[in-house]
Amino acid sequence: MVNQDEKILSLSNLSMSYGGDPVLKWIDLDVYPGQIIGYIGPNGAGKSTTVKIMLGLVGGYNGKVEIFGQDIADGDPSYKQKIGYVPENAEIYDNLTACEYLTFTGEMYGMDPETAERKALLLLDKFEMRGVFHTKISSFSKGMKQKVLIISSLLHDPDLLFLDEPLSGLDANSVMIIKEILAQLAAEGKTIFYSSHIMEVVEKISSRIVLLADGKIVADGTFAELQAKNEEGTLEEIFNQLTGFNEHREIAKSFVSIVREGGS
Ligand SMILES: Nc1ncnc2c1ncn2[C@@H]1O[C@H](COP(=O)(O)OP(=O)(O)OP(=O)(O)O)[C@@H](O)[C@H]1O
Repeated sequence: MVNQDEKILSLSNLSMSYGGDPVLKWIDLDVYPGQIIGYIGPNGAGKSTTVKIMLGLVGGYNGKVEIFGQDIADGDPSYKQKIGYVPENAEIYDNLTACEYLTFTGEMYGMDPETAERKALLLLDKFEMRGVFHTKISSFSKGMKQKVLIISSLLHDPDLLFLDEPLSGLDANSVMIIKEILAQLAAEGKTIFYSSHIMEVVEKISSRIVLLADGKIVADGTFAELQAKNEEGTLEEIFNQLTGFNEHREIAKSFVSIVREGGS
């Protein structure tokens, strides 16, 4: 039984700098079971950096990061066994077949190879990819590779899922399936940290939206709460308002005029 009051992840006073340039500034964030956090912000705001710190991929931060109640700085990596991750720019071993890759990643998460292979085939079948189980990933389309990545993040039934632009390259039908899978996983108490620039999707799937701008959390709440506070309609409009951006027409106009320079 999932304890709804137990913090799945907790960031306290988290700060991070690269070469003296502050990227994250005193972030505080507590996340609870079953939440789908839409983690959004402008390019360079520090979203991927936050996720990579939580995954133990980036060190040198200040503050405290606790996952499943464990301080990740204590050197025990066992918390990673209960995490799934779809990176924005994944390095996939595309010389392997889907079967080899998924069995390998399953084993990395502590699964026995027979179970990993059996589940991988069943999950690929749901995406109508059974026929390419023994085909090298290098021949897959972008969307097919993305489906393999999504399956590899879920194969070991993680409690906490980090997704960075997970729908990239997926067709409309697959997007509907993934959105439904995420909703059902959250209903079962899984926690999802969802980072994306596609505001329509974030607006629909998130139970809580956290907006990062210039290394700080500038909004945190349900979509309805953000709407009520900001007197704006869509999440895209709220995003533009909170990040102080209203120049898209002027920028587009001058961009087009440069493109058209010397044209017919
Ligand atoms: N390894 C690194 N070395 C130096 N600077 C870095 C490094 N990684 C990220 N940065 C810088 O940190 C800032 C935040 O980057 P980050 O990738 O976390 O942003 P983001 O919010 O995920 O952006 P995007 O939406 O474009 O993916 C950027 O200014 C980036 O240039």
